[in-house]
Amino acid sequence: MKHITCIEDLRQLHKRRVPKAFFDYADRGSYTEDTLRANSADLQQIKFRQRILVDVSKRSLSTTILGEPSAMPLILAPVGLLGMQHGDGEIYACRAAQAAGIPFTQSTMSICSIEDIAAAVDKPFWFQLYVMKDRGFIKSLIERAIAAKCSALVLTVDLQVIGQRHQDIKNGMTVPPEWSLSKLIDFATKPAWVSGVLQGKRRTFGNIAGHVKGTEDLTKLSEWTASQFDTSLNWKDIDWIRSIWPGKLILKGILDVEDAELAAKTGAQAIVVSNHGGRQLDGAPSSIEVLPEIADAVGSQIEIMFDGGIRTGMDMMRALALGAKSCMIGRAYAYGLGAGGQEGVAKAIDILAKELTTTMGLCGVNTIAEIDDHVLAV
Ligand SMILES: Cc1cc2nc3c(=O)[nH]c(=O)nc-3n(C[C@H](O)[C@H](O)[C@H](O)COP(=O)(O)O)c2cc1C
Ligand SMILES: CC(C)CC(=O)C(=O)O
Repeated sequence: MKHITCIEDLRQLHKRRVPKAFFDYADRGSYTEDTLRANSADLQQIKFRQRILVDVSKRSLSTTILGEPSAMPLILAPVGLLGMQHGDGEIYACRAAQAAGIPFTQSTMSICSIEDIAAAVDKPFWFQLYVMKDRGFIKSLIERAIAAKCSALVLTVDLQVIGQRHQDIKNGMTVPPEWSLSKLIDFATKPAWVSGVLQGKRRTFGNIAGHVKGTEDLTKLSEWTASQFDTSLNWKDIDWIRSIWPGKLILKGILDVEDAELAAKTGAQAIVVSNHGGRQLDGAPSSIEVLPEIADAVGSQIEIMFDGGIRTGMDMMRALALGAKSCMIGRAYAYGLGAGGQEGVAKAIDILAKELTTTMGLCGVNTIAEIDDHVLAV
């Protein structure tokens, strides 16, 4: 990892080490990918105000997230199928986050189960929930997250219907996978990845397989999962979830001021301004475009988290300046995982931390609390 200097280096290494279908699954977005591209492009257009001759010798990234101390304003976002980027990927990503002193969020659609991760780490992690039609299963999943001592529930609210990712279809990214000669050759040329995945605890959705009748079988698991995303999910369901989950609740996937205002009334502790990394509503604004108006409207009532397009510490600074209290990253750490397992995730976190602290220094800022739109050039 010595010559890796930026997230793009991790992305290139991920691309070389992991079969194309899984790299593309992480890397790509929905439909025309306009929103995917806008996320990063809009962040990069925001310019900083350089300040000089300010004593920046005491810079610190430490902050609080939902009232808990955190080494920096960064959270590993829920990313489905991490265990296919690297065997036991969820465990390695969680360990890297905990070693760096920041939260890790496990996706409902993980390869490792909640219990697998809880047994492998010694601090609490966050759990992300997709509400499925089978509410009995969802209730049991929440109860399993409580039993595993998960310290926050991230309820994803932007995936009642799934935005099509063309590349996944072209790559035969289905369960069971579609096999072709080129795919077999691709797998055969990635022996380290194959052996890592074979050594991993599981190769299917660990939270679902075996916990729902009949889903031990791969095809049935895939059919069941695909049929379960609940298009009827609505605001009233938040009350039901709150009646089962006693802890901190975060609503992830908000892009509209009116929705943010409704979210603030639910009693949730935080929202994530997010378009799911450009994987859902193609044509939606970039996350950074809507962040300022949402922060203005509800920032005093509810904690605001941000994701979408963050590839540098400079991007983190931009989001913090425009009203986010913390940032989530998805691809930036998934690339690290594919590139080098736990060490790769640690590298991704370290790259962002160093870039953020340098940017703070050059903008004349010592603490995260000081970052606001004064650090931006107008
Ligand atoms: C491969 C991949 C899988 C994802 N799976 C989930 C998921 O299971 N649940 C969820 O709430 N969000 C999921 N997301 C969205 C991320 O949590 C996050 O919102 C997004 O990645 C942020 O954009 P970024 O990748 O540009 O940082 C996924 C994102 C990626 C890239
Ligand atoms: C299995 C998917 C629904 C997980 C997801 O949220 C994503 O790929 O963006």
